[in-house]
Amino acid sequence: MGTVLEAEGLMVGYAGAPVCGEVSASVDAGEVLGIVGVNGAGKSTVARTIAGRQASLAGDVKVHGLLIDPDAVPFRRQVSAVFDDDLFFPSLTVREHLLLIARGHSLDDPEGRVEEELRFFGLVGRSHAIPDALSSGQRRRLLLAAGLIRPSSLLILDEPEQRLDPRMRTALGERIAEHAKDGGAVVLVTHDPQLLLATASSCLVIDEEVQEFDPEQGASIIAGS
Ligand SMILES: Nc1ncnc2c1ncn2[C@@H]1O[C@H](COP(=O)(O)OP(=O)(O)OP(=O)(O)O)[C@@H](O)[C@H]1O
Repeated sequence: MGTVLEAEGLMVGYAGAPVCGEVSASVDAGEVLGIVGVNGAGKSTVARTIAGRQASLAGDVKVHGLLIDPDAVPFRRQVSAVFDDDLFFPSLTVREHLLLIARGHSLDDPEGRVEEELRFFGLVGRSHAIPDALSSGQRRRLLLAAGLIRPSSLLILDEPEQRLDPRMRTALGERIAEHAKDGGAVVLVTHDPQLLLATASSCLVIDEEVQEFDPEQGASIIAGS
C-alpha cells in the first residue's frame, strides 16, 4: 500500500544532546508502529520530531517521500498528531472545537461527523461544555476526537490511553486498528501492553540503543516481564 513514513538515522534531543539511540523505521499505509520504552527514554521526543514539532539533531524523516516541513500545507494535511500538551480554545465548546476542525478540513457533512465523534467518545452530554468544565479524561477524549475527525494518512498518538477508563481504552484500540485497516499509517507511543497488542504491527523499543521487536515482545517489555 506504500510507505508513508521513513526515518533514517534519526537523532532526537535537546540543545544538541541526543536523548536516545538512532532511530530508523518505516511505516506503510495500513501499519501501526508501536513505540515503547521506560519513562524518560525519549519516546515523546521521537514522536514530536516525527510530527515536525521539534527539529531533529541528525538524520532524515520523510512523509510520502518528502522531508517533513511543519509549515507546509501538504505535510499538515497528511499528518494528524495528538500530544498531551495540545491546547484548546478556552471559550469554544466541545462541539465547536470539532466543528471547526471538520469545516477546516472541508469534510462532507461536518455536523454529522461531529455527532459521530461525540457519540464515539461519549461526549454528547458535554458537547456544550468549554474545556475548563471537562474532566481530565473528557479533555483527553476531546483531543483524540479532534485528531481522529480529520483525515490523515499519518496519525501520531503519544500515550493516547492516558486518563481513559478501561472501556474507552478498548474502544480506542479498535478505532486505531480500524484506522489502519482503512489505509492509515499510525505511530503509537504507549505504556499500555493491551493497546499495543490490539493495534501494533511492529514495535520499536526506545533506549540508548533503539531496537525493533515484534509487538508481543514489546508488550512483555512494557509490562516489565
Ligand atoms: N523540553 C525539554 N528540554 C530538555 N530535556 C527534555 C525536554 N523534554 C524532555 N526532556 C528530557 O528528554 C528525555 C526524554 O523525554 P521524553 O519525554 O521524550 O521521554 P518519554 O520516553 O516520552 O517518557 P515518558 O514515558 O515519561 O513520557 C528525558 O530525560 C526528559 O527529561
